[in-house]
Amino acid sequence: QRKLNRLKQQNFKQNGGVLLREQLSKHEEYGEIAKIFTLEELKKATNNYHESRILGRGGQGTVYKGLLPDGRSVAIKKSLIGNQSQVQPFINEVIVLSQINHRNVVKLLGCCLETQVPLLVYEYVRNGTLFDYLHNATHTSIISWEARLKIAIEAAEALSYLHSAASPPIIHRDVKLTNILLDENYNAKVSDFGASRLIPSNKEQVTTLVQGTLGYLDPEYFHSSQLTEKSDVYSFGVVLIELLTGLKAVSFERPEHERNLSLYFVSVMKEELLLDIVDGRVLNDKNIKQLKEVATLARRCVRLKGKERPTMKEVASELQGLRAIE
Ligand SMILES: Nc1ncnc2c1ncn2[C@@H]1O[C@H](COP(=O)(O)OP(=O)(O)OP(=O)(O)O)[C@@H](O)[C@H]1O
Repeated sequence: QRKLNRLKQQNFKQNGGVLLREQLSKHEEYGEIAKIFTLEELKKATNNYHESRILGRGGQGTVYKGLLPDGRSVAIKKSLIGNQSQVQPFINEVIVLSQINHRNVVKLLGCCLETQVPLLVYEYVRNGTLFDYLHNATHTSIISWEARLKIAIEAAEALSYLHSAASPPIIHRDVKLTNILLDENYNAKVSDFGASRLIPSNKEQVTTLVQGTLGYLDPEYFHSSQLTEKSDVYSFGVVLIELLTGLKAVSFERPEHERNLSLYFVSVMKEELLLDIVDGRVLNDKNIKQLKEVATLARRCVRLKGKERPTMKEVASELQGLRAIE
């Protein structure tokens, strides 16, 4: 028992627990601080990480459903990587997220540092990912255009909030359908800030290792490694294109020139053949104007030059404005 306790303490220190505690206490005045969970609490909550509790697996680890003693459901993220070089990004994620409070951003409740690999505890979001909702839908339950537009507006507002309302600004870096979750009322909640970094307030751009997902990655960022908010705008443009077309961002089942959805979309727009590519299951006389406007907006989001793309704030308000037209 004593040995076990010593191991927990050692893990806690190695995982940056002291640093985190220090950082959290600095922010205490703002309220709503992340909680540091014990190993015991999370073991109990997940029935010892029982296989039946697995919600999904991502590139960085496994996500379990947990039940806290107070009756709240949580999602517990167990990272794959447990080496020292990952400690800083992990602590970053905790500090970044614990200060964020927005109805369309998944809330980080806390973390556990007593395991070799740190665990993150998020609010549980009931209805899965937008990817499953859009692409794995059965033919009887296709998401309507209105629902797609609503989700797009909410995700855009979340990103706009991260870019402009938070100080210093936060770049998500991995905007994609599997990182947009849906709650019990199908409200969008943006998740997974594993790759996010705070932008130093005195600098406009940050040079970092290129991270992101195939099909969503901003080509300008890919070539220059200069990360700005406009990289999120590019990825969000790809999300809009998926909502418009019902097609996946990348698919090797499509012919070569159609594999990358954003490139395919741009060539279709150029030839003014938009109606060939929009999702025929949702298109009708009433929404055709809205769909066309969203397509034009998406086109601007995926411009090669970041400077020519709109800001997330502009995207959010343009989408809002579009909702009014019929
Ligand atoms: N807060 C949550 N509530 C409910 N389910 C969640 C929550 N967070 C994640 N999940 C589920 O766990 C899965 C894995 O999530 P995770 O963020 O680790 O990976 P990903 O986004 O699919 O991929 P990547 O790690 O490459 O970003 C998600 O696809 C989702 O189904």
